[in-house]
Amino acid sequence: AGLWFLSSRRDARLPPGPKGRPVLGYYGKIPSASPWHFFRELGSQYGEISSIRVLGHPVIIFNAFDPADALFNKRSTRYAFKPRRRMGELSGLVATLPFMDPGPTFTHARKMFRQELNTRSLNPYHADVEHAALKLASALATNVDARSFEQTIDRNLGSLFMKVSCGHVVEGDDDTVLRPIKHLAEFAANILGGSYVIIDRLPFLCYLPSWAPGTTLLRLADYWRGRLWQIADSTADLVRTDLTSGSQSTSCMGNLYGNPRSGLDLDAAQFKFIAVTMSAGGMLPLISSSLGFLHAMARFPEAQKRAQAELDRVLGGARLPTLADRPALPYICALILELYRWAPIAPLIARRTLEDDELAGYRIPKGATIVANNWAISRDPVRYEDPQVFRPERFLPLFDSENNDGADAAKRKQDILDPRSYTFGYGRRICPGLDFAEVILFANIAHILTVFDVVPTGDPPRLTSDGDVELTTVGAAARVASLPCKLRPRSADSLALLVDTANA
Ligand code: HEM
Repeated sequence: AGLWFLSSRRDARLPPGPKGRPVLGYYGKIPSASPWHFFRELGSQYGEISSIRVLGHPVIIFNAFDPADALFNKRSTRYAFKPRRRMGELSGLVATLPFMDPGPTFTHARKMFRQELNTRSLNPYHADVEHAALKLASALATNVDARSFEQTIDRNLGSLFMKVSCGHVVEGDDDTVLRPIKHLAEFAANILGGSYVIIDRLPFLCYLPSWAPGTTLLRLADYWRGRLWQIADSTADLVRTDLTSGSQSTSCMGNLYGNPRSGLDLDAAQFKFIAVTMSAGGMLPLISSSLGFLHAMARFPEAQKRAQAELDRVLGGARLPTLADRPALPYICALILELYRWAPIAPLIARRTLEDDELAGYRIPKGATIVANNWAISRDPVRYEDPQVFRPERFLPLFDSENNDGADAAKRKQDILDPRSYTFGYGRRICPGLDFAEVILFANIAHILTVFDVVPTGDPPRLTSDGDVELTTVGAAARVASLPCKLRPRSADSLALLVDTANA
């Protein structure tokens, strides 16, 4: 007992957790594949708020929604800083929203983003979104092989994003603006996903002269710093071209430029960087969701059948769906929420604190990294019965317009944890593209299920040892690790309906 000073008394009130090795702690011990499983395991041993140390640095882990909500949402000003990413700083990407620290530029950029991408301001783009969904279904009809799904979806989303953000019509795969933007988005996603974390752990690497060994990453950062500005310039040029072409098209960036309240002109660096982020920021998560949808449909045919029955009832086989059909298609809306839950795109969401804080009697020390384990939240068996099963029915009460009255209905809704409260992140950093994501997913999913059946190929799906869907990360976004499915037109009539609508 006399040796108390050897046990770290300073940390007496840190959340509980394993001690780890001296000095190194859990450095190198957090698995790079599916780290959310490792974190959840800690939760099951030490409780929903736990902690570990990595090279002396405290990492606090929330394996339940309530603590994440208590800090990241309810104290959102304090928890708006993301962990530092030196590669983002070296490459200049800190000028873009996902890498920015809070401050006036951040607040302004977020405001502009939300102003252009909220539910109401998206109305003028519904026709673009529906047109893209029709093109996606047509492209899938000519190539029903799962191996090309990703490329087909990627191409389709690329065109839609360029049109809505900058009014630019993409002509082909070699589009001189879209292609570099996509590469940039991949690089950014890799940074956010931790690919270059070595220079965060060993910051002296940033200060090596460029001829020194081990500076490949610095040269990469230099390369991207130059490219970032070129891409930003050419994106702003697209908006300029669209605005001066006399075309009637509307675009988010065109609106921002035309709106004196935005305080932005085409030459402002901030304008260019908002344009870049808006054009590419949401592609990877939407690709992930789309692949997750196809996987889920093949493995959970009851959900697919029920969704198709709803579509048939509303559309009568006579037309393809539109975004105006949303209120009449509650099962499709619930299916999208279940998709957010079942294959969470950001299984882990991290913050860093700049001041000491406290939660539930535990100390949250200044400088700590705090991780919300969204994957564990999505698998909480108390909130979600049979969490491994894809079951849209669990969210149907949220869209139940008939039984909307009374305390019972309100209570039923309140008891359901809507995955939008965590899938898109938290507080001041919550995804500003969430409404846009939702209309795109609705249009695409409704089109695909009207025209096609998603059927299993017979290849075994990749599952975890306890039978859950296996996720893998591409950049910062997680996605299903396998795609054991293919598409089959539901009938000659459904295919004819697609062809006729596309040719109309
Ligand atoms: C299903 C689709 C999507 C999902 C699941 C998703 C999810 C997320 C998540 C988890 C974050 C981090 C939030 C946090 O740290 O708390 C984020 C940030 C962001 N997302 Fe999305 N996103 C999606 C689509 C989009 C779209 C369509 C756009 C743009 C049009 C977009 C633009 C952004 C931007 C700019 C940020 C950075 C915000 C900031 O750091 O302040 N996302 N998204």
